[in-house]
Amino acid sequence: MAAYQQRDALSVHPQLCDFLEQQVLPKTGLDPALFWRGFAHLLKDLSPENQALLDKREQLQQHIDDYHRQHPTLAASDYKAFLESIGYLQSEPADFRIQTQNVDDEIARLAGPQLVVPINNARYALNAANARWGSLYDAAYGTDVLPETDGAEKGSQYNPVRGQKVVTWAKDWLDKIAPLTQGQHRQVTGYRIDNGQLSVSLENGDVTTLASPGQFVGFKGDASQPDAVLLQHNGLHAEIQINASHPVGRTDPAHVSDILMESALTTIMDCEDSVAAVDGEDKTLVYQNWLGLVMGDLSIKMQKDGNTLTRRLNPDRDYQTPDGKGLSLPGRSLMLIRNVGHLMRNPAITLDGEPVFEGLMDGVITSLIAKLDIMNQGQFGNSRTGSVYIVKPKMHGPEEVAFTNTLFARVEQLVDLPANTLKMGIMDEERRTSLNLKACIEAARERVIFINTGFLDRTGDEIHTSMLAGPFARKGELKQRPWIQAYEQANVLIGLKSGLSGKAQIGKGMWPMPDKMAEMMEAKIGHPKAGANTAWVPSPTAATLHALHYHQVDVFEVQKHLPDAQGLRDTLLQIPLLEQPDTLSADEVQQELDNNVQGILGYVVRWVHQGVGCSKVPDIHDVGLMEDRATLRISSQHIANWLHHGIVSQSQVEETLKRMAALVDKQNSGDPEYIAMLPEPEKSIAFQAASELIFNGKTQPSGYTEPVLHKKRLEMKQQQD
Ligand SMILES: CC(=O)SCCNC(=O)CCNC(=O)[C@H](O)C(C)(C)COP(=O)(O)OP(=O)(O)OC[C@H]1O[C@@H](n2cnc3c(N)ncnc32)[C@H](O)[C@@H]1OP(=O)(O)O
Ligand SMILES: O=CC(=O)O
Ligand SMILES: [Mg+2]
Repeated sequence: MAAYQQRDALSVHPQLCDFLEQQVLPKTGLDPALFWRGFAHLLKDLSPENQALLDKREQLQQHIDDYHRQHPTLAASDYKAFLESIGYLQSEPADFRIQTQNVDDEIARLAGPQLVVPINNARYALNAANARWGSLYDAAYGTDVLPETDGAEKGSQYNPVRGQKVVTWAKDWLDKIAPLTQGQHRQVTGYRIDNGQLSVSLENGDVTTLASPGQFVGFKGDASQPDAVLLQHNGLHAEIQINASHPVGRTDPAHVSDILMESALTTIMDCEDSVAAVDGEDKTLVYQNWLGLVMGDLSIKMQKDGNTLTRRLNPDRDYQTPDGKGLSLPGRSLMLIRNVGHLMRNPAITLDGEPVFEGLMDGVITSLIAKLDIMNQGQFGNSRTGSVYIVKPKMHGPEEVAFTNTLFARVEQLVDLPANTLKMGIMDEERRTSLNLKACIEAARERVIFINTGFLDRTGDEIHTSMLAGPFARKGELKQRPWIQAYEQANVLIGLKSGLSGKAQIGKGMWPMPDKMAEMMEAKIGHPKAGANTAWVPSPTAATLHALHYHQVDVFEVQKHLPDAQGLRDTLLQIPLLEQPDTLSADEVQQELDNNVQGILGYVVRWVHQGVGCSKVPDIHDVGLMEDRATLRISSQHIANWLHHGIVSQSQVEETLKRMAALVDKQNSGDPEYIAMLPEPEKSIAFQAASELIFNGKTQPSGYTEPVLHKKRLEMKQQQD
């Protein structure tokens, strides 16, 4: 490898240095020498504060651990007073309303799915950006929303029986989204435009129109024989595609070939929980993909179904309006970028021989690249209002939000962007943030564009913070306890009280079972019903299906009728401990352990050996679960907690690790890149990483998994060199 490059006080990984100097800086109009000097100053100025915030996390944790040691039985009021006394629980600020300006409609005024994607996977990232529009027919055909009964199996070839069920199901959705004055969409034999109105012929010969004619907002092709009819409902679009020569359209009475749903309004390009990026080489790929997305020239050659194709960003979609004008709708999801949190350092750049804080580096470099969007240099453009949307994860309390606010202001000066161009998405995913959410929002009142319940990290932090309070309930049960309902509810209500409606997103967390779409359709309607105008989905297909929920529920109407947050803070403080540890049977304990260990090994082995930051890992019931750093935090902290309280023993965990390693090796045997952990687990870096995450779980900062993952991945990369 070429040597690190000295730039001002910084040593920069050669790949990263070349990338910035050759591909980014020349486009920005910034003087490279001034940029490096400013970057070095920013790091010098902000690193001590960053470190002090991390030290404070540890001090508070120490106080909390001591308290639990001294108070084996908790008295709610004493516990609360203690948390106040150490400044963990702060007094709530007076009422205020956020002042964020220049926010795109997708975030401020619309309600719809938010897709998340690991940014270092270009194939997926492009797919995600294009997931603004998704085929309802494909979403139904390829998932379990329609059962594979009565001859409707998916099979390996197109099954016309299933195909017919899909068409009927999808057209029934059209009846909910845009009902007709008479009859149903499945009875339609033709759609045409007559005098600016949608004219709909039915199989009985009658001609009807939409019950709300204003829902017809555009079309493509000839008015008398349109190729596409564009409908709008609750701010979201749906396009009926008509094509008599398409295999599906050919046999359809109205020649409908598909229904295209406006799906992922926004997408988070993730540099964090779903990504493995441990050094300059990995970080360069992350930033390179972000540049390609911003400039609109990212492309990837890929194999799919035996064909080679090139995936690029989709253009906008053009229509004629009913009154003969042109209408252009965004062809791509509005992109946000999730930086990493305040914890990690990364050797991509060093200052005084020390790797710099990765969150500071992400803040600078992702904003520098996004400046190109603000300069309208990209082929397509992302924000139409001149904003850059950065999601900041894993912040603990208002001081850390204020620190991010300071960072963003410094970055704006450094890369020469107007004040408050950099907007902030606040992940409400740490206990100190949930408990002080109002003050957190206030600390970023001119920048905040979302608060989101990252319930996965939040669950990990719940366990770590109260590690010594007692053994926690089983993982599945944690979601049923009052604390989490209070957390979800308080997030929405505090967001509304702070004036987020119409200005920012109130978001809900990830659906972590990517193949369980029928269950998602049942469960995730709860999100808009709770007043959230977005919620996370793991895939484009899930985005298309979840979009249906925002047609069923008018979120902004729901938001008008929600109560004030009263008493939720006290409920948030109810730690979800096992109610009667002695009543757990040995089998139940082992089952819980097997499940956690399998998830840990299945995820960690791909992370450490192959650098894959997000995986679908089967649980012990063979349900594929989305696993990322946050789910790993839960599983590893859960076992660490049970070990500490003697629910499981060290030897039991060791035996389980070896048994589950055999299973995980077997599950991955079809992957030619896979490196097995057995027969010599003591020599397997991934196996060691998993063991360390568990056995040293109590001492990991806030229970985070990144320190061990990064260390072990770096070790693996060195071994492979
Ligand atoms: C706690 C948190 O922070 S949650 C946020 C972080 N988590 C995420 O971002 C999860 C994102 N999701 C993913 O990474 C993936 O869906 C996984 C790892 C869960 C499953 O991936 P796979 O096992 O490869 O999925 P599967 O084989 O079912 O589907 C692959 C196809 O779906 C697409 N796909 C899957 N997920 C996504 C996504 N998030 N965005 C775009 N496309 C996606 C792929 O592009 C691929 O299609 P292609 O062949 O046309 O390229
Ligand atoms: O980042 C999301 C989470 O749930 O954690
Ligand atoms: Mg998280």
